[in-house]
Amino acid sequence: MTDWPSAFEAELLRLGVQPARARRLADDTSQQAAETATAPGEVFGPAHLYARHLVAELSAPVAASPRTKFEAGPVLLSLTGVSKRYRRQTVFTGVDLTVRGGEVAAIVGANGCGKSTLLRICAGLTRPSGGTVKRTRRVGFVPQDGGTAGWLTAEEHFTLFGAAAGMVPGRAQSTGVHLATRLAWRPAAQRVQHMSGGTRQKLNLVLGELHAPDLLLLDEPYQGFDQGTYVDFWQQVFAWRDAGRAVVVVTHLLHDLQNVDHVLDLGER
Ligand SMILES: Nc1ncnc2c1ncn2[C@@H]1O[C@H](COP(=O)(O)OP(=O)(O)OP(=O)(O)O)[C@@H](O)[C@H]1O
Repeated sequence: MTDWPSAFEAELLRLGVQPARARRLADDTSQQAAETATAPGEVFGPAHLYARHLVAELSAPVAASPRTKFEAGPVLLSLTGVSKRYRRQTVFTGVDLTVRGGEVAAIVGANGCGKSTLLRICAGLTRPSGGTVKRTRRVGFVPQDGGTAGWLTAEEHFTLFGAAAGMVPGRAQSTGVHLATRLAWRPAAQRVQHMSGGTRQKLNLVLGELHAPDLLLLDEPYQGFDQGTYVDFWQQVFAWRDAGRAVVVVTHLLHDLQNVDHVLDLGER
């Protein structure tokens, strides 16, 4: 008899999910079940039905919350004629982007066109080869992966990252736990190395937001999320936007784009 994760992955493949993504969803789903010490079938139901449910949810557009009396805020990020070269390789040239408070921008394009590089330039972590970058001082950056230490728990990360932003441990921890609940996550006393990919990404998101930045830079932050959290993620983005923050998201999911104010397609350049 086929085990649950294999049956789940096979059904995802049959439904047209890309192999790497199907494998990641199967691994994360198994790990989420393992975290509750319960068989996947008991948590998620029959593998083929859960796969169909997940594919339907992931391909359904997430409704943007309607905006009332929207007025864009101050410019929080501005790129003018930005270019990047690595030795002889030109990754991109002439990139312009302006994002104001209360706006969401998406950076899209094929693999390797420079989306993560551009986001790191926005964050000030990578130096551009040319052009001008202006940004607000309070920036939150959520990398695609990494950024956390495997041997520490979520709460230890809250304390550490909070201290770097001048927060006392108690406030950093209560803020971290509060932000986690918005992503339907209750941090346990578990080290990062034992967390599923989706839970690790939730931790990364909370850490990026811990110090209440004005500008949030998110590099495909929902890889490994289940469909419920995916929806929560976009609701969170709209909540940030409606609170006057600026959000820049690197994404591969085309149906996200109807919800954003600016789309920067690096592949089209
Ligand atoms: N530190 C580096 N040194 C040299 N080349 C690099 C470096 N970082 C990225 N590159 C190259 O720059 C190009 C753009 O990489 P980047 O990761 O920004 O693309 P991406 O669009 O985010 O890719 P993906 O969609 O796969 O995440 C790639 O060809 C990559 O190999």
